[in-house]
Amino acid sequence: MTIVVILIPTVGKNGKYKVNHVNVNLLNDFVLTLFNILLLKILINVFKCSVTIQTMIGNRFRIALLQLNVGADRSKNVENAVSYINKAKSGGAQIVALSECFNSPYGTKFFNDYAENVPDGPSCQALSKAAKATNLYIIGGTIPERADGKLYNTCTIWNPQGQMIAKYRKMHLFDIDIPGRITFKESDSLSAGNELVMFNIGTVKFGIGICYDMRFEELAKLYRQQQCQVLVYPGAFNMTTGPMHWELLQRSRANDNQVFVCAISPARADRGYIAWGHSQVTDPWGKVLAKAGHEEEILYSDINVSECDDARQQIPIFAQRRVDIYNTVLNK
Ligand SMILES: NC(=O)CCC(=O)C(=O)O
Repeated sequence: MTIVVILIPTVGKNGKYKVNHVNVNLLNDFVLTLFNILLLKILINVFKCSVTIQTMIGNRFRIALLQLNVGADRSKNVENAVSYINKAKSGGAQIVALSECFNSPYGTKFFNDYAENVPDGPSCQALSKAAKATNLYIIGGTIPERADGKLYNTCTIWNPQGQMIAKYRKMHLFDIDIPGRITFKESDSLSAGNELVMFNIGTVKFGIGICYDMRFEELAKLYRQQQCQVLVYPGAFNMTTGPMHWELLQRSRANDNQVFVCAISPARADRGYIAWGHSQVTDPWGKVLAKAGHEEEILYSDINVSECDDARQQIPIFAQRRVDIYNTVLNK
């Protein structure tokens, strides 16, 4: 592991040395790591420096999926999320991700009452503060967003400085009817988003979808074509479609596109819309790396995105597509 350390020592007001910025970049060289740890120890102990360490995300990082109980009280939901973000920090996470509707019950009759402005509403502001306090990246699940007289199901993404770096609005609304089992019509109250959203954390490129979006392989493929390595889907499947399709769809998107897929559910509730739970991380080979139960928990996963390169080189499906044939058939 190589640690690249950038130190700017200055003398503080109390006459002690102070190190303003230390950027620690983890690569692969064990000896240099030891050397740099020694250097930091000398600075701290001999010169009595105070040190701020900022971890850069490289090919490897730890993500924590927060599968949380969600009730009717928005403030309590948000407080619970913040307390779990702090726990995930203690668990070594560098990125945390929340579920769909982490601040409100999931249901068309609730969206209007719980809707907020993005990024000025109280839930967003709490995420901004939490990101800054913990020095973490937060993929902020979703909240009902109010904008231009419309409602959206919106995911916000926050950097460790507390700034919103991206915002995605659910593109495919969850309108289904399985008679006697589940009928749901998000479009009764929500409007659909129209944009793909990608962002970089360090060297890693992420793409965002929300729940029902994972059924649409076109969206995942567009993200893969734009070089994304990790797709994150805050979600809330239910007790009918969850057992049938939740794992299958994530493994399919991961395997088809040779990407990591992270999907975050709320914990299973005992009334109203009952979420399936089972937040999951799947690798670019389609293997499930980590899977939660259905109760409140933090699901950690250590991701190494160089596995995407391995899968893509060894099974090069994106270079082997017979678009010449597909296009000919389509154009007939
Ligand atoms: N919140 C959603 O979009 C639910 C999607 C779902 O359950 C499905 O089966 O798809």
